[in-house]
Amino acid sequence: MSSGAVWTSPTRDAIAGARSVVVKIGSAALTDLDDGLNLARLDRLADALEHRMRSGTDVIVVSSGAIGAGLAPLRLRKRPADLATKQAAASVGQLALAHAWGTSFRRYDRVVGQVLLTAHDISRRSHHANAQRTLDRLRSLGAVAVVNENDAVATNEIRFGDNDRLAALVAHLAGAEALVLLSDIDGLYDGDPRKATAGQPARFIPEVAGPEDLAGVIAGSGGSLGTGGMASKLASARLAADGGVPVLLAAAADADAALRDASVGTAFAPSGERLSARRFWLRHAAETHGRLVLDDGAVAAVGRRRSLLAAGIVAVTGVFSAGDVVELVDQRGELCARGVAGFATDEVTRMIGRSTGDLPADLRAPVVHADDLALL
Ligand SMILES: Nc1ncnc2c1ncn2[C@@H]1O[C@H](COP(=O)(O)OP(=O)(O)O)[C@@H](O)[C@H]1O
Ligand SMILES: N[C@@H](CCC(=O)OP(=O)(O)O)C(=O)O
Repeated sequence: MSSGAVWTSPTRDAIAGARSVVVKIGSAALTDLDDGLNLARLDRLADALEHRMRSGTDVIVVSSGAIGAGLAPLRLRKRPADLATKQAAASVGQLALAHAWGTSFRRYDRVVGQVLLTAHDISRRSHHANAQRTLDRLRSLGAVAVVNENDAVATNEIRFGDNDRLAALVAHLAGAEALVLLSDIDGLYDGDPRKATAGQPARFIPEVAGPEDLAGVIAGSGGSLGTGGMASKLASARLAADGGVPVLLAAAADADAALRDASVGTAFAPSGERLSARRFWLRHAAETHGRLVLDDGAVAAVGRRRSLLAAGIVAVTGVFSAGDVVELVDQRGELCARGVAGFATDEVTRMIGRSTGDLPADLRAPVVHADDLALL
């Protein structure tokens, strides 16, 4: 078991030294089924967050708990399964949640800004830039952003899914140097500790350097208030780590140590290169409008991060305008990249297979410029 252990590693050093951190706090850490929002726990979390901010780190909070906080006031006895009741609970609970964060940080004279995001706000470039600007300005004004999904208007089809994923997306959006996920469990185990027995105790995993460390791990569901359970935390950690952001998964009760020196919990090492917020958006968040089918030469060129020229395109599907995001696939339909189209569907259709020199002057440019490509 992990209890009491103090861990060190280069990943933990990176998290401890990060100048900007996104801290996600799960429902399980903030709310109780019967009593709703736990204000004492929220105060202890605000203490740890304020401490980290005073040491010079920019902090963005992604706070779950709206649905959990709305149950008791509406006299609901368990987390609802249907969308309408969840939305109603979230609209009641979000008000209480934002008020509680505001009241708690006021003890430090710290102002709180509430940022409620929908999946559309991340999937469209213009909206994405809006959210980025708001977060950035709150930071420069010394206020702490408290982010949540806008559950009252999110539908089953159009939503982030869970706040672990939202937090990884926000970490990239804000250019954060670390992501800290705080839950009711002190880190990752090889199986759900709630299901462990004395004969078969769950084994704590302090460090995840790559997929090999996850072999045999069973990521189970969450508690009665959580949404995604451990599976969504692992997916979030992978999303962040693949884009170069180290992740710490720890218990909210250990927030102090997690935010001070990252000496508790499970640390996930960054595996990929740090992507710009734009490339990350292209790769993971962008809504696509069409497909370009490439010949083998074009697939290889794009793989070397060269611009996509019309000569290498064999077919086009979908309807898009210049500036929309399109998928680039090979002739077997395998996805190889996403990119911003330089031309609209009808123009690309006229350009297919033609070398740049043969095209009319107004079409003599790459169909997708190398700067607008994200390899998958
Ligand atoms: N392999 C595992 N390691 C650790 N916890 C696990 C594992 N599988 C399932 N869990 C459960 O996941 C829960 C945390 O997920 P969840 O309830 O969704 O939290 P949150 O509300 O913080 O998002 C823990 O309480 C734990 O019982
Ligand atoms: N947006 C929802 C929480 C969604 C969610 O992912 O919850 P959790 O698994 O507790 O982080 C709410 O505020 O209730």
